[in-house]
Amino acid sequence: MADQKQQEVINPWGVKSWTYLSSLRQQSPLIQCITNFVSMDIMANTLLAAGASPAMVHSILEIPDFTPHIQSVLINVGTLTPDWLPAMKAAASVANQLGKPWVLDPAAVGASSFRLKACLELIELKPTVIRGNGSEIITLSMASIGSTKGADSLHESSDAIESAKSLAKSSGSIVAISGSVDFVTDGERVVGAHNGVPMMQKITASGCSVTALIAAFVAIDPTHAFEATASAFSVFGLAGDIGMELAKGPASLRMHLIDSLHRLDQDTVLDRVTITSFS
Ligand SMILES: Nc1ncnc2c1ncn2[C@@H]1O[C@H](COP(=O)(O)OP(=O)(O)OP(=O)(O)O)[C@@H](O)[C@H]1O
Ligand SMILES: Cc1ncsc1CCO
Ligand SMILES: [Mg+2]
Repeated sequence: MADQKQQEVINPWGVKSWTYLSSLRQQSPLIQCITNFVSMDIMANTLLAAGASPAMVHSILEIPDFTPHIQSVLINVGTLTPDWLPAMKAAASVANQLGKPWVLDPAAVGASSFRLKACLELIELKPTVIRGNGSEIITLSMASIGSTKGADSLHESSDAIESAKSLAKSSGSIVAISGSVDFVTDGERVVGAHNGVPMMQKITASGCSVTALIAAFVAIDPTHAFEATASAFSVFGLAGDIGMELAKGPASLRMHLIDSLHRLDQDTVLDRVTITSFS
């Protein structure tokens, strides 16, 4: 206890992050993921390694039976087609009715006006958190498509801070931007999570996976989505830092990141989680 107090003075975000991760491991919340085909495997493995219970249930026919059992919902539009959108809206609505959090990943939202319109309609359903890369958050905030590189970002995460603040204010959601520093804002406060390595950009759907981890952390503490989101970014980034110590390239980083997430211990989290204020 004395140790814990001392750590709190040194690194309060480390303490928070460990509290979320250890609670996740104990509670193993059920996370419904309606996500793109590219991300399904790595996302489910990320959630399992962290301690959550993933379920890739996306048929609209199953939502009335299944969604009432979940602790949070993750919706990702990365390979969106028109037939998936009603299921996404239905799951978000059920989560809202039950007072459960849901998280939106606007993957490649700048790819088309179809995708942008779908994301703007989903934002009307009040996601607890919106997590995108810099370009995705700028596109949402401007509500218009311009140049795009698909799922990859044309911007630094720091380029999107003002867009994220404005999107957070207009939507009421916590807005999270991934990149070299991962930023989180509620429209007023801004924090940056510094853990993570550039090679993570070379693992497809690493961003999708961190959004799912955010959904899991928010399931643990829905009333503190800002703190849960920053902590999820840090824990995922820290698993990347440790994984990179063993990796030879993107494929082995993918493996070592998942292993590191599974093995993360209290001392490492308290010692190495780095989150600072930018407001
Ligand atoms: N330059 C960087 N340095 C450190 N970490 C990074 C860097 N760029 C990205 N990351 C980390 O990689 C992960 C994915 O972020 P990224 O911004 O690439 O998401 P994304 O573009 O949505 O990815 P995807 O669409 O492939 O899922 C995040 O955890 C982020 O912190
Ligand atoms: C590569 C890719 N294309 C659509 S979704 C996706 C996974 C990363 O978002
Ligand atoms: Mg990317």
